[in-house]
Amino acid sequence: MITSSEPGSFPWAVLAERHPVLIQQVRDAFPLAPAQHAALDALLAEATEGVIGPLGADAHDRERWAAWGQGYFGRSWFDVPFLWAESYFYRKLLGALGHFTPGPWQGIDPFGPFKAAELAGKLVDEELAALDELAGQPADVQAPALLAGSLWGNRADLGFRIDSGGAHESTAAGSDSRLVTDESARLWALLPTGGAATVHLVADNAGRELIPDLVLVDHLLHSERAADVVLHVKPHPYYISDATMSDVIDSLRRLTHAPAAGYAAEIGRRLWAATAAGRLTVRAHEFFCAPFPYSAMPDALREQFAAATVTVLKGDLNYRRLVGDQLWPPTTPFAERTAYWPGPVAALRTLKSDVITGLDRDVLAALEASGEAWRTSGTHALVQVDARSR
Ligand SMILES: O=P(O)(O)OC[C@@]1(O)O[C@H](CO)[C@@H](O)[C@@H]1O
Repeated sequence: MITSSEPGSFPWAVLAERHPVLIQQVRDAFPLAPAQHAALDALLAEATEGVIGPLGADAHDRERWAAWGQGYFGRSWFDVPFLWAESYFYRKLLGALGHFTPGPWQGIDPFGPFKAAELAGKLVDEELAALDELAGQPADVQAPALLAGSLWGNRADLGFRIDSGGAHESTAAGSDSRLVTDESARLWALLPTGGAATVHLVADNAGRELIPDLVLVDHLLHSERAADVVLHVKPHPYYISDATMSDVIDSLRRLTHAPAAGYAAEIGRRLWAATAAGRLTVRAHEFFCAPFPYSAMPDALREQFAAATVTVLKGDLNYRRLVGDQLWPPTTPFAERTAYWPGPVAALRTLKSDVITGLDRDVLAALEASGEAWRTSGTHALVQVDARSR
């Protein structure tokens, strides 16, 4: 089980360095009141030097977290599972700002200004304009390009950029990026044209990741590889740039408001129509912000995934939750770790944390010999697919 107790390790740096920077960024981005600053001071002290405390007496989810955190309260944040500590940090950060409390700050996204700046930026303009090159191309040319766009879009993660200093601004496929495993042929085999598939896509980041995800969704629907798509997003702001329903709305608007003659706007209009026709549905189950691996998912969610032709999970955190946030031997078969999933499942992920499975022995040897921080730097990616039906 990965914890943050090893000074200098990746999870240690997230808790000791990334979280304090994030608190400061939120202070800088909002005109906070004294009580909110005081709550952030308390969170900063608790999460870096103190012990894990319960939620406040009036928190709507106090009981739930009391159960989820049994055995962790009173311990250092660095000594409990990394996945749990990060989730609880985001829960407490939202609480400190009044996100869940009836009043003027209820529902305010503390990461909204960062997401908005990214979405309005010229990189998105360029990425939308680049779609024009694909317009009119046959589906078999579009498919791999759009899958790569969605995959590498995962590198544009605002949390990740806190400590990479913006070094990973470009998400262009093939730049300095490498695939450590590519099982995309298995994914396409599950989605033949006219096959009336139902695809579930578990989204990760908003903005520059969600837009290429939506473009891929449009491709699946328009090329009739999928009859319908269910897009799963977070029920509340999480891990900085994780997508919520408002982010889906903003991204769809960004697409439809692209220059009218371009392909991006056409895609936006088609997606808008697909939502009205019930072919594209958005859901936001509470479990997507829970501090546990997907092996602990509730039955209601399990039933949804069981009905999918394939579920595609985006990003690093979803991968950690899919295979378990543990230091598996890297050659552990992916399908061994996903055997509990109720149907075919695929992971599209750039590597931004220590967890890895499903590597070929020779690929692993070459990566280890490279001396690069291949597990955490976001320069490498994977497409892994467990295509077995259950
Ligand atoms: O899920 P995502 O957006 O691809 O990545 C989430 C992430 O930035 O957050 C964690 C550290 O906070 C790491 O697992 C990973 O680097």
